[in-house]
Amino acid sequence: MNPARNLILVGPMGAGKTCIGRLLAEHYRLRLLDADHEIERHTGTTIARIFECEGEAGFRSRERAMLETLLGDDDLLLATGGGAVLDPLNRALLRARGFVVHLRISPAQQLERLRDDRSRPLLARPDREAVLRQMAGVRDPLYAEVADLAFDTGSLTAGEAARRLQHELDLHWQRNGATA
Ligand SMILES: Nc1ncnc2c1ncn2[C@@H]1O[C@H](COP(=O)(O)OP(=O)(O)O)[C@@H](O)[C@H]1O
Ligand SMILES: O=C(O)C1=C[C@@H](OP(=O)(O)O)[C@@H](O)[C@H](O)C1
Ligand SMILES: [Mg+2]
Repeated sequence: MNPARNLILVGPMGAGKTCIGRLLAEHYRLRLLDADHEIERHTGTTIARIFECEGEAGFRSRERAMLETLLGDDDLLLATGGGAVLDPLNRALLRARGFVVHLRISPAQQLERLRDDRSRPLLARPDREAVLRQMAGVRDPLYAEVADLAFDTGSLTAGEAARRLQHELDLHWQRNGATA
């Protein structure tokens, strides 16, 4: 049972927001929405192409508008993109509109998990490790700022991570009740 209005996943690229989100939505019977997928559906193109045509700033403004629209609803499992927390307005919105879980993963684990991934424009460069470390430095405090709960996914399979996270969420809600 999820007592919050919405369950929202934040965290770095490759932490498992999209894939663990799918499993949690099923378990809690929430409507699954992935902000990136919704932007792709709405624009009829890929995130990579949006970055190519409009730059990161263009993507961020679409992301901002999409989060505002999606979080107008209740009973959602919302998987955000890794950079959603960069905008202070997004951070305020996420905190106000749901129970926020920070899925954690180290840059080394991200590198390994996303080794063959070609869909993330910010990683389409040779110095991926440096980029991931630099992002972690900037973003980790922002994830921590919005999160009601942090959960390490690094050493687990997606299925195992989802099962353990459900258990932690149930315990947390039993002890504290809903915060959103
Ligand atoms: N806990 C996990 N263990 C192993 N692989 C995972 C785990 N979570 C996700 N993955 C894999 O890592 C990749 C990125 O996962 P994804 O859910 O897209 O992350 P995010 O949405 O946070 O960027 C996918 O190929 C997915 O299958
Ligand atoms: O970290 C980021 O800035 C981004 C993460 C991506 O989502 P995932 O975190 O789901 O990979 C996607 O929104 C875009 O490529 C930018
Ligand atoms: Mg994702």
